[in-house]
Amino acid sequence: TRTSRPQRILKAVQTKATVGDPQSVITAIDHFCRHREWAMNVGDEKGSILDSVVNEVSPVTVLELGTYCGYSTVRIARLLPPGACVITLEFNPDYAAIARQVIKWSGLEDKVQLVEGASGDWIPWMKEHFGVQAFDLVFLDHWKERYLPDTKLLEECGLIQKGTVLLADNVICPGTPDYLEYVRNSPHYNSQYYRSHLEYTKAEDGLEKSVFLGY
Ligand SMILES: Cn1ncc2cc([C@H](O)c3cccc(CNC(=O)c4cc(-c5ccc(F)cc5)cc(O)c4O)c3)ccc21
Ligand SMILES: [Mg+2]
Repeated sequence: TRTSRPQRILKAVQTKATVGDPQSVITAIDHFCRHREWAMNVGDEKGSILDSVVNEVSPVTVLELGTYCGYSTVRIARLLPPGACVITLEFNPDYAAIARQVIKWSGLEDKVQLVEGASGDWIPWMKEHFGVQAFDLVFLDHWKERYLPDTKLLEECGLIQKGTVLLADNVICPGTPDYLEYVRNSPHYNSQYYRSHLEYTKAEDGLEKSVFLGY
């Protein structure tokens, strides 16, 4: 049977990128998705904004919701200092299998903990299972209707503390209206919109950065 799009993305990485060179992995995926097949990676334009937020926060523990093929996982992990790590949740086993290989090819497996499972099931276990106190940065890129419930769950579980930064992809396209309304109107968040474009297209999209101000 036909290969899947994630399998074709992995093949592009394995044929075009250099083992142990995260930037070449990022470049190979962006080239493939711009010139061969579109795919829902955060992409190069929004990816540069993601990079700048990671550099600004210099997080020790990062949570990523929605791994897909590991593109944004690699973007984040390549900027982390020794001892810092990104925990990334992926519920689709086929996506998780591809992402593991992309992350391995980039040489960043020591900075990444890929967990197969749904955000709602795993968030309550983060403290106990991974010894996480609170996350310094959360990158939301999974089902758009899960952004708000999972943010509230992270708050309830004490995984968001003063200074924690939430960075949400796709707040315009496909859009996350209930999440945007919440973080923009809550007195507990300072929110900022970074206008950009939907990956590999001219359509408008953007990232919303929300800093938790404490209770
Ligand atoms: C609960 N839980 N826990 C972990 C977890 C992980 C997943 C998967 O990683 C997964 C699977 C399918 C879809 C997504 C969300 N992403 C999107 O839907 C998206 C769409 C578009 C777009 C835009 C325009 C179009 F025309 C079509 C698609 C552009 C984008 O950047 C996206 O991120 C995420 C799902 C639920 C999960
Ligand atoms: Mg996205």
